[in-house]
Amino acid sequence: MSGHIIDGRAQAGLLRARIAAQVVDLATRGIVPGLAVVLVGDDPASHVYVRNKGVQTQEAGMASFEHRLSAATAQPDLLALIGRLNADPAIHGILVQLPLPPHLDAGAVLGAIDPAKDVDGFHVLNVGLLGTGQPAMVPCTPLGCLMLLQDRLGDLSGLHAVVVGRSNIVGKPMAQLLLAQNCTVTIAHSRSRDLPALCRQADILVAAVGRPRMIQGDWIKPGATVIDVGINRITEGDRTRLVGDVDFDAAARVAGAITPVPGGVGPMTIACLLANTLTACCRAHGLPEPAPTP
Ligand SMILES: NC(=O)C1=CN([C@@H]2O[C@H](COP(=O)(O)OP(=O)(O)OC[C@H]3O[C@@H](n4cnc5c(N)ncnc54)[C@H](OP(=O)(O)O)[C@@H]3O)[C@@H](O)[C@H]2O)C=CC1
Ligand SMILES: Nc1nc(=O)c2c([nH]1)NC[C@@H]1CN(c3ccc(C(=O)N[C@@H](CCC(=O)O)C(=O)O)cc3)C=[N+]21
Repeated sequence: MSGHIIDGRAQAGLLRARIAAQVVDLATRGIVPGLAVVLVGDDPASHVYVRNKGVQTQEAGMASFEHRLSAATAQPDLLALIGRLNADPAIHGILVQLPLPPHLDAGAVLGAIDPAKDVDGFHVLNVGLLGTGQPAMVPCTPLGCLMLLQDRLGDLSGLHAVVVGRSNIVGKPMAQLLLAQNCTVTIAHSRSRDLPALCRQADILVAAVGRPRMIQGDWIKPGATVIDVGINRITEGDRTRLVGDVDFDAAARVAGAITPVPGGVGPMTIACLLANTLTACCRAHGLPEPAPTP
């Protein structure tokens, strides 16, 4: 017996199709949602992600604006660009690809984005709104994970969720979303003691660590739902491949359901970015917001 493999690619495709239909509807009013993506530096993986985001934005009928800046870009120049994007009515969403080169102050850069256009949900205003249960821009990766969980499990109330990782972009907002869904939430990190025992308590296990296949099959409670956020590029022989933070083959034999890497959380992240851009566009034009889940 093996657990169900959650098809993130298919779920993301459904969500994108729904978004595209709503974009067609907006076009009848002469409105085109616009997403600006800012990439500083020349990390090859980041260039691939940014290109994928641009392609999928256009496939959804939205306008995509890419700003590729040199690794040597000075902080004031980046802030000036963000100021122009904030003021541009054709742009409803702004994403600054992370990580930024070390000479730039990521907190100051994210804080300069108009919170209403902050489709990543990284601005402290949105972080605070999420933490206090108010309508916010919700970070795309945790939002995508929540959609996969709700699609699989329905009501999450009372389930014990263990989130491994406490970053501002994945672990912490994931924990907030699960708490808002009435889960009992444990956040584990590099100083946690006896991580295997903590993981074995989880009805829902979210791995967002960045360590290839760290989470073993015997750390999984039988029947648990496992969401693997990790994207790790490893070399096997003479080729490279992507693996998650979970030892997929072993975990799939124990879990009730599990997301693969690739084809799990990653595609949902981009679909949720489009969903947030559509939401921001509707808010900017005083239109009713689209329903949040597929
Ligand atoms: N699928 C997608 O769309 C996305 C995937 N990712 C992927 O998700 C993973 C996590 O990303 P991100 O949150 O940005 O990573 P960070 O490096 O910012 O955070 C990693 C977290 O894991 C914890 N950690 C590290 N080692 C261990 C360990 N041995 N035991 C327990 N906890 C540990 C760290 O703990 P501490 O705080 O104590 O240091 C930290 O909280 C990466 O593989 C990344 O590529 C990220 C974003 C989107
Ligand atoms: N401001 C900001 N916002 C982000 O959301 C953000 C970021 N910076 N920096 C980098 C991380 C990473 N991230 C991914 C998005 C999609 C896939 C994705 O589509 N993955 C595919 C495979 C892609 C491949 O083959 O390389 C999959 O898992 O199936 C992965 C990772 C967003 N991030």
